[in-house]
Amino acid sequence: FTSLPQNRAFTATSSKSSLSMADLPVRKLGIFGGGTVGGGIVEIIQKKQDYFKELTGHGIEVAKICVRDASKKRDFDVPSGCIVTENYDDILDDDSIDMVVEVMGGTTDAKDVVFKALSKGKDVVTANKALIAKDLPEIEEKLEQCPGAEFRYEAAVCGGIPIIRSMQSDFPGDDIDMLSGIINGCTNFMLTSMDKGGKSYDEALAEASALGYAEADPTLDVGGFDARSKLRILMRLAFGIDVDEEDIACRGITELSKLDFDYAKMMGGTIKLVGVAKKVDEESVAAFVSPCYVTSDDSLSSVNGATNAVEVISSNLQSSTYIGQGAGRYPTANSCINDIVALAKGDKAPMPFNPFGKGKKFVNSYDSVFYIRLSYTDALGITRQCGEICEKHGVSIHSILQNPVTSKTDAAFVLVTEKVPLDSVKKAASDFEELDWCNGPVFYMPVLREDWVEAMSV
Ligand SMILES: NC(=O)C1=CN([C@@H]2O[C@H](COP(=O)(O)OP(=O)(O)OC[C@H]3O[C@@H](n4cnc5c(N)ncnc54)[C@H](OP(=O)(O)O)[C@@H]3O)[C@@H](O)[C@H]2O)C=CC1
Ligand SMILES: N[C@@H](CC=O)C(=O)O
Repeated sequence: FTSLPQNRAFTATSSKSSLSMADLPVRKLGIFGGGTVGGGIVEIIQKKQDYFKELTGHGIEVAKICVRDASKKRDFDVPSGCIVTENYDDILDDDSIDMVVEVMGGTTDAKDVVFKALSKGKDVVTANKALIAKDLPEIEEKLEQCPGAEFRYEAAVCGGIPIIRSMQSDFPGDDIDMLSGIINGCTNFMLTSMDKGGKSYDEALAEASALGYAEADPTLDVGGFDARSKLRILMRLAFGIDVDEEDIACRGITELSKLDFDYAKMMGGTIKLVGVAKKVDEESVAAFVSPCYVTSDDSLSSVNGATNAVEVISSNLQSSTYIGQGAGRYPTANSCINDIVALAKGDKAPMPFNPFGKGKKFVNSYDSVFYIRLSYTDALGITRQCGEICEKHGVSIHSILQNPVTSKTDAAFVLVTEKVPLDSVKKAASDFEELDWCNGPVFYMPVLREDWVEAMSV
């Protein structure tokens, strides 16, 4: 019990459960949000309260919970004495509450809550990646103005995986070259259900929402924006670079069709929504979020359901992969609890955001092998025209895949390119779309590992 504060009465008996710890100081929490994550936090605190006292030397008490509708029935037990309110100031103006946990989401009211709490010297724990990604420099500035208040956000990236802590503390002597991985649980769950469970897009999304994986606005998940927010945060931690997240090329899973899974299978792999950030040289970093073709022997291909995985390539450690549950009540609440317990123990966070490496340039283009799917109405000369357009834009074709045509008005084929610039593929896609036989938008995505084409060429 060395972590117990000095001069505090403490009676230990032979049984841990009968320890009398009434005299311990109490960290009083005000939680904003009583939904998927908020409910999990309350449940874990209730279940582990005695252990947390031993661990931290403090009682941890959920004093108030602020929600949108206080009359709504909750799917967790509200602790006795805890006040459920709809009024932010009931928490923010309560001087006895010294820790605020923001798990309500959004970037407007949540920002007010976080900033006011910090101004009042309260520690803040949040899971809100959208807020951090959008306002990171402002949050950093605020933290400098409020040196007494701590800010922790382990749950904001990859739910239950302790990636923030690791990025904050495990790489000071190392140089990160690349980060890549599956950083959205909802879409990975959906892609797995569609690929392996034969579910439709709508069925998969409904199930992901029911399991608490989706954001309140699931467009953030399926559009790739949630992954982009997380990537933006990881980029700051890995490279010290601040990028406006809207500058990061972002494609979600909405344009994927069953055909793409069929062609991916034909190529021996599958499709995952991946975020990648990569040092181009010492001064610049490139990044994107996109569905990617991954081969079946790629470790990401077997990361299924709401599991997330992030691979960090660095000079000293070479390749380190972090894998675990990326969404859902208990994995996410677990990360919030880790932050709450660390604060109750009095641990000071390492630099919340990596302030070094600022000044690096963000470049919104990258080279890759690409998968390009064209839907078409059958006509003569299609392959020749495709070849001409690719040649015009310097897009070298590695292979062409096509299942036998069963409908002349609704056919499709896939081009796999050699390693080419994204911009060249964009230009070629836009030229294809001008042609009479081309049905609708052309879909393209990177092939994750660039050596795939060379391996296939042997
Ligand atoms: N779910 C997950 O797997 C993960 C979520 N996160 C993040 O955690 C946060 C919370 O997510 P989650 O628990 O899933 O969301 P939910 O939608 O399940 O819960 C949100 C809670 O916040 C309350 N709330 C929402 N808006 C307001 C408001 N303006 N004022 C007061 N209360 C409000 C809601 O009240 P009421 O119940 O009355 O409607 C609800 O209790 C988000 O930032 C999300 O991005 C991070 C990692 C994983
Ligand atoms: N909607 C998010 C929740 C966790 O961040 C996801 O699915 O990853």
